[in-house]
Amino acid sequence: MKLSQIIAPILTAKMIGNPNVEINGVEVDSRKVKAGDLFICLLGFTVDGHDFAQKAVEQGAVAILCERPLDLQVPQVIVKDARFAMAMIADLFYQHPSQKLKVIGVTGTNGKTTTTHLIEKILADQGHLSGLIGTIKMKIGNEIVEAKNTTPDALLLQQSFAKMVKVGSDYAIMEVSSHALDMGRVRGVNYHIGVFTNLTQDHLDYHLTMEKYRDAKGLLFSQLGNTFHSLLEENKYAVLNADDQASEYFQQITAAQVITYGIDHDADVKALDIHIDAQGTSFAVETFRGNIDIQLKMIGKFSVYNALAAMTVGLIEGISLDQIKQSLEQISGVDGRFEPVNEGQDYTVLVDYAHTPDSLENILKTVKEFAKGKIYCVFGAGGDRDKTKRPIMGEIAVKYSDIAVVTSDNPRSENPEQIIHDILVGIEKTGVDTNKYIVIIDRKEAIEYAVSQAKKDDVILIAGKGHETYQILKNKTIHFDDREIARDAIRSKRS
Ligand SMILES: CC(=O)N[C@H]1[C@@H](OP(=O)(O)OP(=O)(O)OC[C@H]2O[C@@H](n3ccc(=O)[nH]c3=O)[C@H](O)[C@@H]2O)O[C@H](CO)[C@@H](O)[C@@H]1O[C@H](C)C(=O)N[C@@H](C)C(=O)N[C@H](CCC(=O)O)C(=O)O
Ligand SMILES: Nc1ncnc2c1ncn2[C@@H]1O[C@H](COP(=O)(O)OP(=O)(O)OP(=O)(O)O)[C@@H](O)[C@H]1O
Ligand SMILES: N[C@H](CCC[C@H](N)C(=O)O)C(=O)O
Ligand SMILES: [Mg+2]
Repeated sequence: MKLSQIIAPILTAKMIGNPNVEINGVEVDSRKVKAGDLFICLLGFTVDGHDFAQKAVEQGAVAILCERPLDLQVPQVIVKDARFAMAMIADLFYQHPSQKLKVIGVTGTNGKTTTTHLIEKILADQGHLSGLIGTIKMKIGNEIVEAKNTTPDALLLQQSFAKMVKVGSDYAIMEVSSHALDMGRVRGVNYHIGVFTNLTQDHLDYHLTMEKYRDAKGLLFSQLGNTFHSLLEENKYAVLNADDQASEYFQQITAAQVITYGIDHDADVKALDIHIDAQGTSFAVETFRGNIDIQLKMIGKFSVYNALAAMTVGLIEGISLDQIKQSLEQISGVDGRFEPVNEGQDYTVLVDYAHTPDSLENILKTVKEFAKGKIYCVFGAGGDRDKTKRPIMGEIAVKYSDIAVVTSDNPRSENPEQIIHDILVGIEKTGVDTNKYIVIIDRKEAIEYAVSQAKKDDVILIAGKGHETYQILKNKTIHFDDREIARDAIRSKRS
């Protein structure tokens, strides 16, 4: 493709040099540039991509897209907003792949990964091939690709959509993070359905206020079917949680057809008679396509919300309630979410990805509903992330567990002691007895401690890292898997 064709939609772009140069690929990381690429310079959070333009040219880049003129010998395109330009170029270069797929975007503070997996299962059971994009992995056909971000940058995203089209996928089911929405990673994506799970505190380091956080999530709905033209060509739907206040705002800003799900408020898909025990969760559901009873293997009221959201998507896609029920009832859970580590011991060990106040509270309340013995909660908080959630999580941990084992999560560039100190502020504020909590900085030792203490019928909840198989420390990332460590600890306690 010629450079002039790639940049044609950007009306205000300024061209320096030959616009007819042939472009073989588009790249945003100088380390990955190949001969014939167009290199896009992005002003990052840690470094400035413009500083790598020279290196990109040495690697074979034949043109540069940037926000200021650079002293280079290859053609340059100067734009006002390189991130915006990148989203537009990626969509064009990969030939508008999201228009060839039914894209289902799921946003919300908690439950995105779980809900996307439930939707994938419902669609797969009806013979559909879905690409999956999210925290745990990216899946294209049968290929699994490691994911650095929950929602990748526009270039990788559009490239992945194009691969999904190529392998014959008819759906793409993706988590849409608030960061991605705010940074324009998903700009121009042609969504068929937008799903909202919930909005509670997280990421205030980035968004600063809950209102701005909500507004970022709102971009999914304001960008969904915002013209009558697209409504006529293909129906667009916003699936909203009737029990979450933010849904009213999302309803106002979308032109898509709104379909609600909920438990406590009136909704188009509404659950009643919920019963939770250690084996699972049962409920009745009333929908615009009839009523049915469901027995989930997943536990907790929050699991009902995730199931309702996925069910609503299934109904929109014309799948029968009976078929949706069969799919949902087969799922025992998602990797690292409420995942039991079972070595035949007489106490329960659960690994979960709760890393926000709301998810920690939900998961502990759920555990409390069936725990016969003491509850241990092993948890920490991530470094270089929202600091204000730390004391709140501390407060919640001691409120709903018998022993809180405060430890490290991914400290990243921060001092682990400082993060723990922030958590302790919340714990101490509650005035709980000092024998209700213990600090063990090393996460492995913290897990081993909880296992060593557990007696018959006790429950150990290891929260925060779920499926993660690494721990990000100041200068290195090490292999770390809560499940492996718990398993070893259980075995060595027995021997
Ligand atoms: C704060 C943030 O979101 N940062 C993202 C951003 O990195 P950045 O802008 O800081 O990049 P940078 O390292 O400063 O580099 C700037 C530019 O120079 C280029 N460069 C850099 C070095 C070099 O040698 N050559 C080169 O060309 C880079 O490719 C980049 O284009 O762009 C990168 C590429 O897309 C992302 O991987 C990175 O996510 C980091 C890893 C991150 O941790 N992000 C979190 C906050 C995030 O986005 N989380 C959400 C999920 C949140 C949730 O809901 O739970 C997510 O969607 O993942
Ligand atoms: N609907 C929900 N409401 C509240 N908490 C939930 C819900 N679903 C899951 N959780 C809790 O949140 C944790 C994370 O769930 P999940 O990975 O599905 O969320 P996510 O939105 O993808 O998170 P992330 O933002 O890290 O990608 C789970 O381990 C569970 O403790
Ligand atoms: N997507 C989330 C994951 C947090 C997981 C937790 N283990 C942590 O490191 O804080 C984030 O980047 O904020
Ligand atoms: Mg996720």
